[in-house]
Formats: sequence, C-alpha cells, structure tokens
Amino acid sequence: MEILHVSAECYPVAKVGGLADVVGALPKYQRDAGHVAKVVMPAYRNKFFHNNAFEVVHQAGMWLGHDWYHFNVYKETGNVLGFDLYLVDIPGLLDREGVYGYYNDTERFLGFQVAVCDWVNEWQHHPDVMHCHDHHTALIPFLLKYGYKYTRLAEIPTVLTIHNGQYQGQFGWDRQYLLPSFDLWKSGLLEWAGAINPLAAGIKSAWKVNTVSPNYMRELLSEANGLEALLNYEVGKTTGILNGIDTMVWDPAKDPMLEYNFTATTVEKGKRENKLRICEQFNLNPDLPLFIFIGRLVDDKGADLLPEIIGRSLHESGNKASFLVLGSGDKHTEWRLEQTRLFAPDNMAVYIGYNEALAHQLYAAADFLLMPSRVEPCGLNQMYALRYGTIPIVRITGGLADTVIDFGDKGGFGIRFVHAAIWDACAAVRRALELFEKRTTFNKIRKTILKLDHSWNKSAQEYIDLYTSIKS
Ligand SMILES: Nc1ncnc2c1ncn2[C@@H]1O[C@H](COP(=O)(O)OP(=O)(O)O[C@H]2O[C@H](CO)[C@@H](O)[C@H](O)[C@H]2O)[C@@H](O)[C@H]1O
Repeated sequence: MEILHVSAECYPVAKVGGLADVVGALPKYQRDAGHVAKVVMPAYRNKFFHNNAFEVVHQAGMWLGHDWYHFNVYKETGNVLGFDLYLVDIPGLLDREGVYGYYNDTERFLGFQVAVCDWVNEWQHHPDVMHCHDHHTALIPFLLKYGYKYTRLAEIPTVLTIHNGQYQGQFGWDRQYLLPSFDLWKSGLLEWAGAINPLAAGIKSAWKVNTVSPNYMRELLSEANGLEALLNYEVGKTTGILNGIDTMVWDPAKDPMLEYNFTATTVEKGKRENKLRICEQFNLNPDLPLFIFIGRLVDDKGADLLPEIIGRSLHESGNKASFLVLGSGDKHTEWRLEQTRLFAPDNMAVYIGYNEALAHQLYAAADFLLMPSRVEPCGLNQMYALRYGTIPIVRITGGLADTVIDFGDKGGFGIRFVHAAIWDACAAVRRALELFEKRTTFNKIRKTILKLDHSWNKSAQEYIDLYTSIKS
C-alpha cells in the first residue's frame, strides 16, 4: 500500500510538538510492515533544509486568490529519515525559519495544501491513501472531492488524524476567494459557526477520521472546542488509535544525547549518573526527588498551575524535592515560573525555550514527570518518561487515562489524579514523595516501566487496517 502523509511538522525536519514525533515515526513502522509511506511537508528555511541534499521533482505555479506563486517540490536524496521525504517550497509563503506564528499562516498553509494537491494531480498513479494531520492539512479531503481541478483525484481515500481538536484554523468567509474553485453547492462543508473551519471541513469530508487515543475520541463527543455536535453526527466514521513512540530514537540504551546510557539492569546507576549531571548543571540537590515538566507552557497542558503546584509542594514538604521546568509559551506563565524560582532557587530550575537534547537528558535524569493537563489528546511525554524509567504523574484525561495505570491498582506503575486543580496535583506530588521514600517499591516500579512496550508496532497496524477498510 502507498501512503502519503501530509503534515506541517515531522521530526527531525521541523518540530514544535508531538505532531512531529508521530509523523517522523509512523511512516518508518509502516515501511517495516512492507508498505510505501511518504511524507510531504513545507520546506521551512531551517537547519534541516540547509544541511541536507535535495533534488527538484516538480516545479509549477498556482493562484492563491489574486496572487501567483511559483512552487517547487524537493525530494530529500540521502534517505535520512528512512522513508521518502518531500518538501514543498513556496517562496514568499513557506520560506521562513519557523513553523507557525506568522501573520499570514492561513495563506501559508492554504498555499501548502493547494500545492500538494496540484503536485499529486500530476502523478502518473494515485497513492492508495492520503493521510492528513491536523487542521493545516484538513482542507485536502474537501479539495480532492469538490475542487474542479482535482476531479481525477476524487476517488483517493483520505484519512484525517486529529492530534489536537482545540486548534481548528478558522478564517472568515471573506477569504473564500483564496481557495481554488470548487462546487459551490458544497460550501456548507467548509462552514462551522459562521466561518470557514478547516478542521470541521476535514471531519465532514475525509473518508475516515481518527484521534490519537480512544479516550480522547470519547471526550471529543462532549468537549471539542465547539465541534461536539459535528463529531456526534460523524461518529460513524471516527475511531481512536493510540500513538506509539519511536523506540529507535527514544532508547536509553543507545540515545546519543545521553552521557550515560542504561538498560533495565543498569537503570539505578544510569539514572543516578544522569541525575548528577542535570543537578550539577541546574544547581539542584541530587539526593532529593527530581520532578520535571516538559512541554508547551499553555493552559491546556495545565502549565498555568505549575507555579502554585511547585510553590505549595515545596512549602508542604519543607523543600524536600526539586522541580525543573523545560518549556516555552504563555509569557505570563513563563514570568510566574521565574518568580516562583526566586523563592526557592535551590529547589527549582526553569529553562525557557526549546531544547531537544535537554528533554532527552531530563527524561533520563528525573524521578517523576508531572503532567497536569486539562486537555491531552494522547501525550507522548508520559511514554518517553516510562521508557527512561521516570514515573509519570498524570491528570486522567485523554490518552493519559489510556496509558498510565496508578501504582495503587493492579499492574499499575504511575500516579493518577482526577482534577486539573492545584490541591489535587499537590496530593499526587505528596504520594510521589512517599513512594520515593519506599525504595524497594520505587525501584521495582522503575524496572517494570522500562520494560513496557509503547512502540508503534500495534498502532501502525491499526492505521493499516483503517486504510484497508476504505481502500477503493
Ligand atoms: N521546550 C521543549 N524542549 C524540548 N522538547 C519539547 C519542549 N516542549 C515540548 N517538547 C517535546 O515535544 C513533544 C510534546 O509532545 P506531546 O504529545 O506531549 O504534545 P503536543 O501538545 O505538542 O502534541 C499534540 O499531538 C500529539 C501527537 O499526536 C499528542 O500526543 C498530544 O496529546 C497533542 O496535544 C515531546 O516530544 C516533548 O519532549
């Protein structure tokens, strides 16, 4: 089967969050299962673009409203990722260093989607499925079905994966002219709440829709940032497939970003050594339990709760813990974290920014990972933590409920709490502190979690089954 993944991110080409991890890993596992999986994404002007070799495989031009853009499709020639990677270069739109956050993101990702459809329109054959990820690519199922210039592509099955339903990419009807001409009788498929809503259009038009965990799929039926009614209506074509992790990239035994690699048999020494390094770097006491948070500092992740969770936990425990936060996002939360640190400089460290290597080192060094998420479609951090012998403390929502069992329950290994609230998170931290003191149980749990299998093997097959169910 030939699968074309269309995405705004893919690790290691360009990563902002978990979407990149998924799109960088899933195709490898699909390849290993005997399929041809390709990824097409924008050609951002970043390190990866400058440091790798490409050949031009397609050159064309397109109208985006009243503006004409020339575009190229490049193919990476070194097979660096282990599957075919295509980059769409649209000078004037996509040739920026960053992924998101530009004033014309709507035009940028519209241009990307039109260019992808135009390019596939020139192929001699059709891919067996086009797999679109999140709202930046969610207009493709609509365009293929109803765009006049894509009639020969109308039968290509499309799958839309919702990695995060909070972001939908809405823009006003006044910009409808940016879309290539389509059957206007179908305009209603673009519409949601008085605007053009790409995610809603994708849910309506894709052949199948899935989220990144079964529990998140259930949650979306009652809480989907305004799309609840639509998802209830379309429930028949939806499913939840749990994300996996790339166990080749995330392997404590071989990870080149770690100074000390370790396995299940050397976990105690290995984690101790990694912890010593990190504690030295951030001026923390290595004898205290180390709690980390890694992620985008946004309210959905519960990042706004962190300053008080940390402050209160330190106060209650008499400074018997260390906390380290790695992330960036909401400026006010960044500032509050820095302020909290001033009150406990020996027990708290904050790294504002994005640092892939540090993230790996933190998963390896920490004792506990804190995830007080309000919304968590799947969450990869808890799976990376488990793989690196760090016990996750999670609020049970979305995929966190699907992947973490409380150590108090049969077969359990993590710490769960119910409310995205300071008091409940602090109670979970208290349980962690008690667990840290019970060394035998703590070490046993560590050994157990290192052996859990969160690789893509099972889920990659579930995607193949999904494609097979719609293959024309
Ligand atoms: N400052 C920083 N420095 C270094 N690394 C950082 C970092 N901030 C984040 N990361 C890394 O980015 C990734 C975050 O992945 P998540 O799945 O937790 O969240 P995200 O919300 O981006 O993804 C969305 O899509 C994914 C994939 O489907 C879902 O799992 C998730 O629930 C959904 O919200 C991890 O690899 C993490 O280590």
